[in-house]
Amino acid sequence: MSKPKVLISDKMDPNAARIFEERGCDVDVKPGMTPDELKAVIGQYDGLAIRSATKVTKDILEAADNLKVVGRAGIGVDNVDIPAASAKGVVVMNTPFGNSITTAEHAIAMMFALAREIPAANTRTQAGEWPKNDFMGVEVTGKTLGLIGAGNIGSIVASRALGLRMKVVAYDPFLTEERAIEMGVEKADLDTLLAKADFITLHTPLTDETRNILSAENLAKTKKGVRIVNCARGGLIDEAALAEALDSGQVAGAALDVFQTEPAKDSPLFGKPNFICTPHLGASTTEAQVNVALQVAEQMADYLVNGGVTNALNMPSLSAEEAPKLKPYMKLAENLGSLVGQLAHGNLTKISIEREGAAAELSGKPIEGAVLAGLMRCYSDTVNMVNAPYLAKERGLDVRSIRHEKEGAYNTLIRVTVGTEQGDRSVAGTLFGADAPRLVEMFGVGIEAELSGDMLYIVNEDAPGFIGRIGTLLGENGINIGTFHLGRRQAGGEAVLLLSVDAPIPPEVVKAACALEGVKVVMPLAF
Ligand SMILES: NC(=O)C1=CN([C@@H]2O[C@H](COP(=O)(O)OP(=O)(O)OC[C@H]3O[C@@H](n4cnc5c(N)ncnc54)[C@H](O)[C@@H]3O)[C@@H](O)[C@H]2O)C=CC1
Ligand SMILES: O=C(O)CCC(=O)C(=O)O
Repeated sequence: MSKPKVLISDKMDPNAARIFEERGCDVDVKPGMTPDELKAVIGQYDGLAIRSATKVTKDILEAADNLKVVGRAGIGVDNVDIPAASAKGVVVMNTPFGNSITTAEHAIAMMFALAREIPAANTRTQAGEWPKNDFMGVEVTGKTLGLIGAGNIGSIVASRALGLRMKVVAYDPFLTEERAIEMGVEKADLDTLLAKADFITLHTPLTDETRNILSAENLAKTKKGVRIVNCARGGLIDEAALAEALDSGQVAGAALDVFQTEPAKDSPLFGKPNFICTPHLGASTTEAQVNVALQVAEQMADYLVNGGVTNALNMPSLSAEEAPKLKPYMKLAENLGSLVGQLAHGNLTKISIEREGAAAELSGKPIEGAVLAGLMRCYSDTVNMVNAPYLAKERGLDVRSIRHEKEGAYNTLIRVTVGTEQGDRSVAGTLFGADAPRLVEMFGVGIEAELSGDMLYIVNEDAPGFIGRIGTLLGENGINIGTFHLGRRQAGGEAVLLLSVDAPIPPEVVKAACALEGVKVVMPLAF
């Protein structure tokens, strides 16, 4: 099997390339490509490792025919079109903790730089001015820090601020009272925070709710003379309104690491005496860059080589230990999904996936993804576990996963039931030994079969002579039968026949089989 091929398209610590190679991937390092250059080569790669410079747009993804995973060495994934990646079946991962301490430290550094006007004092001192009388700073001890966003980075900033003897007031709709107590901060609504804070730091992602969270209106609600730090995302602050608030003295100082448009070549804030900035350096320390490079390469290689999924934003996690255990179940689940998809003719409204016995001990989401991938592949050949749940949702399919703790007749079982216009249809399968997937039930009829290759499904009246007739028909048409599986509800009732054959069955043979005496349904299947 050829090695997975990975492209590192942003400046990244060399440990990333080393890890990819050690884990069995071929790697190319080409930072600084234009979007057109990236588009021209992306089709060759299974993995794309990025920081913030590469924009993984829909256009790039459309050309990424072999791409399986995009890994962001960092936290924010606003440079990746996640819905487009999901629709294409590409896993998107980030490294949610590798640069948090570093970024929190940058926010604290910015706060001190603002409090003591260090950048301006430095520039003028080095210019030979010795402007000792022009600078009068403020202490942070005893002051109130208003924290907007109390997640990973926000909570590290809070702990550092508490160490500096500041009071911390936090606004985060997802912050519980218990967590606030644990962090040692006061939970507040936004207006209270704005009214109380001497310093404000922002640590939220950019979403519809957080865009311009510091708008002109909210800046007007701040305590006069507040100092503001943003090391999270550009767009959280209305930059023009901030410039006006700095001019009026409502805001005494502002420090931005991130801008609405990056690279920021121009801004209404540039040149203001009480404004300082850095070019998105929040994560730029040796330690953080080694952390995120190692982590992203480990995660991506684990996915490409072993199927392990960690820190994916569009797929449930799956440990490298669980991945091999799940592997035979994934095949079984995919086959059962494919079987119901082929038999149901697309009139599906709902699907339930039940796990029983040993299967109930495993993660449900990957099994659900595999069933849906099998099912949706009947409609599109670019479906995989990542995009199948999205496609199912798009088609309005109601998907349920049910876990039964009790073992039934089998010590492990997956049952897939679909709702069709003709009523519910159910198929079930188990594993023989540790890893051999087998169908064990079809529409309430017990039947044991391996679902593989070309098959023929027949429902007929259970009567003597039928097996001979179908065997003769196939034989006369040069079709060799590999395996032969029979099941029936009761003697003389309806019987089910599943044959595996060595070649696809031509439509005229299907037609001839339909015409055989006692035949109710004939359907070729492929797995
Ligand atoms: N400047 C830089 O180089 C870096 C910037 N970042 C950015 O820092 C930000 C924070 O990162 P993490 O702490 O790791 O993220 P996180 O996901 O751990 O925390 C974000 C917090 O924001 C909260 N939040 C969401 N909507 C909110 C709203 N409407 N109002 C108030 N709070 C809200 C969430 O509940 C969550 O607690 C992200 O935007 C990330 O991209 C991260 C690393 C480096
Ligand atoms: O990679 C970088 O330098 C930016 C880091 C960042 O913004 C993030 O991790 O969200």
